[in-house]
Amino acid sequence: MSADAETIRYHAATENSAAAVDLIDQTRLPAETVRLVCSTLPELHDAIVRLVVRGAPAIGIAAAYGVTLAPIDANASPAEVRQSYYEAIDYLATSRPTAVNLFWALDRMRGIVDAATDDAIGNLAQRLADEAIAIHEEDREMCRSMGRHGSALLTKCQTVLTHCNTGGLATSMYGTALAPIYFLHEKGHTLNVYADETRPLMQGARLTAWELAQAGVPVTVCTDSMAGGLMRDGKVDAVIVGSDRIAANGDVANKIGTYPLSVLARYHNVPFYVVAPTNTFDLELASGDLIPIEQRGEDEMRYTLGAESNIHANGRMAVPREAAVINPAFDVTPAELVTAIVTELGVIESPNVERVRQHFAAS
Ligand SMILES: CSC[C@H]1O[C@H](OP(=O)(O)O)[C@H](O)[C@@H]1O
Repeated sequence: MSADAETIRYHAATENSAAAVDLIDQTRLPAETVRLVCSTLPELHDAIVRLVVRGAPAIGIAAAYGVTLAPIDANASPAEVRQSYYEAIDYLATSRPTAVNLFWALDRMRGIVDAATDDAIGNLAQRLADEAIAIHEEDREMCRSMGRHGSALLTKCQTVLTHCNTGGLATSMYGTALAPIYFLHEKGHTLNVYADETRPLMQGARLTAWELAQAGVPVTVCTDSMAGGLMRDGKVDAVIVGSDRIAANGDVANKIGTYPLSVLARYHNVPFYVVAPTNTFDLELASGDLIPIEQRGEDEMRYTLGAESNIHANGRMAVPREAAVINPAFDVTPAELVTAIVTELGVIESPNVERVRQHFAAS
C-alpha cells in the first residue's frame, strides 16, 4: 500500500444495489491484504470496534459513510426516516469513545438530517452520501497540508521515531504524523524511521512498518521499551506522533505509550511533535484530564498476536488467567511536553490554551 492507497472505499447505493463501505481489514495486516465490505450498520460498527478500520480520521470517515447504511423503511414518514438516521448516528457513536473525529463526523451527518425538510426527505439519502464523500475528500486535503507544514520541522532530521500507525491506514490517505515523512520522501529527503511496536495490538510493527516499507521509506522496528535507549544514544532526532483527541489547552490523547515517549524526549532534549487535523481538537474540554480513555478487552493483553484477541492468526496465551491485566488504549500527554502541534492550518509552537485559541481564530 502506498501512501495514497484507498484505506476506505464507498460503494454508493444504486437502483440495483445498496450502499456499502469497503475497508482494508487492518487486523489481517501485514500477513494478508484483504478487504472487508460492510453493507449493514452492525458490520460497520463491529469493524470500528475490532480495529478493522482504525485511526482517528479513518474512524470518522468510516462512521460518516456508515450513516448511509441505516435501514430505511420504504413506507416510512419523513419523521420516521429522520429518526432512523438519528438512531444510526447514535449507534455508531457507541463504537469507540476517544477519537473525537468520530463524533465530529457524526455531528456533520446529524446536521444534514436536521436540515432535511419533509418535502425534500426523498433527497436525504443522497445528501448524506454527498456529505460523507466531502468529509473523505477534505481529509485527503488536510493530510497533504499537514505533510507540508510538518515537513518544515523535520528538514534538519535524519532519523525520527514514531508510535502506533498514523499513515494512510489511519486516515483517508497519506496520514497525519507520517505525512511529513512521506512529503519529504517525495522531495528527495528520505528520513530513517524507528517504528516502535506499539503493544498490545502492534500498530507500529504491523502497520507502520508495512506502510513505510511499501512506500520505500527505510523503517526499523523497535520495541516500545527501546525508545529511551535510542534517544540516550543520540539516535533519534525527533519524535513524531498522531492524536485521537486534543483538549483546548493542548493536552494530547494518543495511543497508550505516547506519554512516556514525551517524558523521554523532554529528558533527552529531543523535539516531540504531534500531528493532527483541527477536527481532532475538542475545544469543549479544558484539559486532557477530561478526555474519555477507551478501556479495551483483556484478551488483547493476554494473547500474543492473533487468536483470541481481535487480531487473527493462532496466538498463544502470554498472560496466565490468574494474573489481572489492564488495557487502556490511550494516554494523555500534557501540553508542556509537546514541542509543537501540526495541523492542516500550520504549526502551534509550545501549545497552550492561548496559542490553541489563536490557531483557530486565525483560520
Ligand atoms: C491518525 S490518528 C492515529 C491514531 O489512532 C490510533 O489509535 P487506534 O489504532 O487505536 O485507532 C493511535 O492513537 C494513533 O496515533
